[in-house]
Parts: sequence; structure tokens; C-alpha cells
Amino acid sequence: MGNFQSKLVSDPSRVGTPSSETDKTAWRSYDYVIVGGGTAGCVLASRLSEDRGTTVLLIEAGKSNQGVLESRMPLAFPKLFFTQYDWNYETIPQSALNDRKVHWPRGKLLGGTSSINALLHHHSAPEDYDNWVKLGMTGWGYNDLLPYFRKAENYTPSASHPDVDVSLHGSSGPWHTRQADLPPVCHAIVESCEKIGIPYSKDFNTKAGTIGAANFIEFVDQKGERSSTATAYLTPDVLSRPNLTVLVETSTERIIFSDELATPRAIGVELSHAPAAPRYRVAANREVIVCAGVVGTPQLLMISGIGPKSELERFNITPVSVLEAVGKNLSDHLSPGAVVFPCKPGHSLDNLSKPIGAAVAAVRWLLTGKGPMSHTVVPGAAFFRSDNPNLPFGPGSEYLVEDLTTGPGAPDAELTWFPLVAHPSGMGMMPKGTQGITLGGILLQPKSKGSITLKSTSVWEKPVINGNYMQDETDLNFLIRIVYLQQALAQTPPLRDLLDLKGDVADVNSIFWPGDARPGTLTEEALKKWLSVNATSAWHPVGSARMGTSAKDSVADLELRVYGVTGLRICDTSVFPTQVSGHPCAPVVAIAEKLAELIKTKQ
Ligand SMILES: Cc1cc2nc3c(=O)[nH]c(=O)nc-3n(C[C@H](O)[C@H](O)[C@H](O)COP(=O)(O)OP(=O)(O)OC[C@H]3O[C@@H](n4cnc5c(N)ncnc54)[C@H](O)[C@@H]3O)c2cc1C
Repeated sequence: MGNFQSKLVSDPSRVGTPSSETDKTAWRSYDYVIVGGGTAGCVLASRLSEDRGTTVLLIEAGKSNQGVLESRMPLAFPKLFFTQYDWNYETIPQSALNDRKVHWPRGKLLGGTSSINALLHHHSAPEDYDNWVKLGMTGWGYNDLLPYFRKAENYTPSASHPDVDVSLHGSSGPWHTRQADLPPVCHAIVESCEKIGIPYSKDFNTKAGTIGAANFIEFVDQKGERSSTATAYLTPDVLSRPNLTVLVETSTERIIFSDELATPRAIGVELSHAPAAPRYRVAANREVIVCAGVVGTPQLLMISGIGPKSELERFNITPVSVLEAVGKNLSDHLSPGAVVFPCKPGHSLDNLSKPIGAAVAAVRWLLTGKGPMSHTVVPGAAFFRSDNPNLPFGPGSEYLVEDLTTGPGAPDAELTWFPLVAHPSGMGMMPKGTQGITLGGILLQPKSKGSITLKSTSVWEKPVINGNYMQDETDLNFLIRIVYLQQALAQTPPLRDLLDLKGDVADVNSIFWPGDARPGTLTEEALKKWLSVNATSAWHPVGSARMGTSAKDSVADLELRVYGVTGLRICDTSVFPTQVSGHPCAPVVAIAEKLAELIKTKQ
């Protein structure tokens, strides 16, 4: 452990030079300085330091992931919300959501949000990336990214899923994946999906696309533990590399530019442990790569002088590169909220709602790595198109939805299921004494776009996040359709036979409304009100510093180099040119893998 620990440090004085030192040649230097040890940052640090002649410094604001039990134990991740491992962002009050502020959890530890998320490994639709190519992003199509999805993955085949073509998955990458284990009620949901017209899918992650209903592949290793990008890419072997240093509990406060040449060059960053703690500087011999996430990246760029003119002027920040797209084009997936259906005993993980049941499951996981705690809370999903005329949207069909999909084979809708009662405000643990299953939904291609702007010029103050949810009627109409489809699914055997529907819940504040609504209470007015109180983020914001072909409407070029400066790249979900119709963690890992190879090839 000695050498291994010495490369994982939490003291910036061991890594940088006091900021009082103005002679740049005296600063401690690294070839690559990576800001943000999150999902993408860990991939880049690991891959770039494979070349022992290249020195890499990875800087993470949060703590190490090591020993964080709720991160290791797959089903326990909601316990990390509102803790020191969560940035605890929230949006400003959302007018279409009853003026609610929406919680945006983001991982604040090594592995970033891959250390606290729901572990779903999903490529999203091939058309999403082919659409990027149509928009000018040559080299970022699905066929371009597929080798990197595979390079990252280490898939363990499952005897219970013989129809998955193993040759289409990566088998020697660092990131462990396997089939999510479906409690029996989930098989019933897939069967009911088939009956209402959503076909069974062997595997969401192939060129055939993602439309269909199936179980998910999850990033969990063979020991039943989360495989985050920190556990996968920063293994003890990697951390013992003499050319890699990982600095935790330290925030990057700004990027430092040299103005010696006509085009400003990123030459290093300034770091600190706390707002009033001493500051240190490190130099980047080759590049600074910012991987601070969809909130942190635009915030750090703007504080450092890269952003919209008005935003830089508002805070008197000396402009380094005026880029109007910084903080714009934010696209987040929206969910109607948790629709809970009562079910008959034994068909959900209802025993987890009792302290003894939860304790037994936790002990089982600790001793064997098996049981409900060893899997994602979202074992399966159905991807479909909301304009499919054959699906039973019922009265929801009256609500017009625009086609914002990325192609005819791409979905705009996802139905998820949880074999337990998910708390209405999100994915907390089950309320005591309840028994049921939860259907979730996701609007995959929202029309409404949001923004990230500054609150101050300090990274220690959270920026202003505006999800701008449901500003367009099509987004609201979509959610209405989804809730009606959920009702139809629940009424379809074999799922219906496992539920305990009485159709007698008239109180719109009940956890079982609209799931078990009394006929007549599910009116347009009641449903719209319910949505305004319950609709929430599905926690997939992307695009706040997007890649594109022009500095006029994007932030980074096709090699993720920030426009208007040299020596600076960005790589995380903020660079997505448009939203993907699925889950963004595997896509951002593939993007980071591709960038690492590109840098290594060119250096
Ligand atoms: C609860 C939840 C569940 C989710 N479930 C799934 C899922 O099942 N599947 C899926 O595909 N996606 C899921 N997502 C989304 C997905 O996890 C994220 O989109 C993705 O992991 C983001 O990766 P990133 O590299 O952009 O940012 P992050 O992983 O958030 O990394 C950013 C890192 O930068 C650090 N940082 C920020 N600012 C600074 C600074 N100034 N100095 C130093 N460090 C800094 C942060 O601490 C963080 O570690 C989920 C998200 C949430 C919140």
C-alpha cells in the first residue's frame, strides 16, 4: 500500500507551488493536468499515464472513493444524496414545476457521478451519434464510438441471458458490466410490455438500436460491487505508477493563461483546499484538460475568462475567449415522477422497507456480494417512440408531441421500473410499511433547454442552474402520455395479476395516486397539477459546453480543444453536442476513451 497511497494525496502543498511564486518556470509541472477526477477524468488519467514517459496530475475536489460503503454497495447509492459525497446542486425555482427547486445530485468523490449513480450501462441510440455526424461532428458517429464502448467494457456473460451476443461486448476492458438480475415482477413487466406493443429486446447496446423492453446491463463487478470509473480505471496498479499523481479534496479555482503569444495558452491551474486556505499553482507542460462535469466545467471556464460576453462583463472578468455557448444548450431528461402501484405480497423488495429486512440484505451483501443490495435499483426498461400509433396512450393520445428523436429508429421515451416503492421525490428508500412497485418514465428528447450561469467568481459558490423544465408544451404533453401508458401497462397481465389494484385512491397526495387512482379522479386538471408537483429531473444534464464545428455556437472543436485558446481541452457530459436518448455514463466513458487515444496518437 505504501507506494500506492503516496500517489493518492490530499495535501496540495505536496503537488503544487505556493501561488506567491510568480516565476512560472519554478512551478511544479506535469505534462497533463486533469481537473475533475470524475467519470471522464479517471478514464483520461488512467489512459494518459499508461505511457510511463508522460506525467499526469488528476485533481479532484471531493474525497477518495475508497471505503465509501454506500458507493460500493449498488443498491445503497441514494444514501449518498445530501452527504459530503454529493455536490447537492439544485436548480432555481422552476415555474412549470410549481416553483420547486429540483435537486441535482452529482458525485463529489473520485469517480464523480459514476460513484453515486444507478449503474445502468447503456449506449443510447446509434442514431444519436449519427446525428452528431450529420451536424458536422465527423468522427463521432456510432461506428466511431463503438470501439471505445467496447474498449472500456469487461462484460461477464450470464447463463440466464444466453441470447446476448457476447461478441458485441467488450471483454477485456477495465469497466465491469453484467446483467442486472430481475426480480420475478420485472419479468412480468417485460411480458406486459410485449403485450401492449413494445417488443422484447435481447440487448439494448447493439447496432440494432435500443427500442424494446429488457433488463439492463449494470456496471457491477463479479464481487457484487459498483464498478465506477474510479474502481475500474484507478486500480492499485494504476495508482502506483510513478508518473501519475492523484490529488483529492482540492478544488481548482481557475485556469491560468499566458498572454505571451497572440492566442492565450492554458499553462496551469490554481488550487486550494478550502476558500480561505493557501493557494498553489501547477503548470501543464502540454495541456490542461477540464473534466469537472456539466456544472463544474462551464463554471470554471467562465471564472477563468471563457464564456458569454455578458456573463464575463457582469462579473468584471477579464475575457480570455468570448464563447457564447458556455453554460447554454443545457439539456436534461425529465421524469413525470414516481408512479407507485400497490402489489401483492412477495412480488416486490418490500422486505427492504423494514429495518430487519434491510439489515439482513446488507449483511448478505457484505458476506457474499449477493442479494438485492448487489444490483441496480432499476433492473429494466422499455424504450419506445411516443408517436407509435399502436401503443395504448389512451386519453394521452390527444396530447400532441413533437418528433424530436434523432432518427426513425431512435426512441424519445423510456419507461423504467423499480421493484419497490421509490420515494416520490426521487429514489430514496421505501417509506415504512409500503409494498409496491414503481414505474418511472423519462422524456429522452426534451425541447426545453436550460442554462448554467455564475453566482459569483468563486468556485466555492455554486452557480445558478436553470433546468427550464417544461417550458414547451410538447414536454408536458409527453409526460401526460407516459402516465396513461403506465396505467395501461399496469392493467395488462401478467403484471396486472401481481398488482393489488383496487382503483379506490381519490387523494391526489397519496403515494398510490395516480397508480391506483379511483376512476374519474384522473382528470386532465388533476394530472397536470400532479405533474407540476412531482415531475423531476432524471439527472442526465448534458451539453453546457458543447462540442461543435464553430466557436459561434459551441465551446470545443472536434478534438475537444476549447476555441480561442491553446493548451486547453474539455471532456465530460458538458461536451455532448445534443442530448442522447438514453443514459449518459457509458457514452461519456467512450468519449473519454476516444479522446485519450487521440491525444496519445498525436503527442
Ligand atoms: C443519481 C444519479 C443516477 C444516475 N444514474 C445513471 C445511470 O444509471 N446510468 C447512466 O448512464 N447515467 C446515470 N447518471 C448520469 C451519469 O452518471 C452522469 O451523467 C455522468 O457520470 C457524468 O460524468 P461527468 O464526467 O460529466 O461528470 P462527473 O462524473 O460528475 O465528474 C465531475 C468531477 O469533477 C469534480 N469537480 C468539479 N469541479 C471541480 C473543481 N473545480 N476542481 C476539482 N474537481 C472538480 C467533481 O467532484 C467530479 O468528481 C446518473 C446521475 C445521477 C446524479
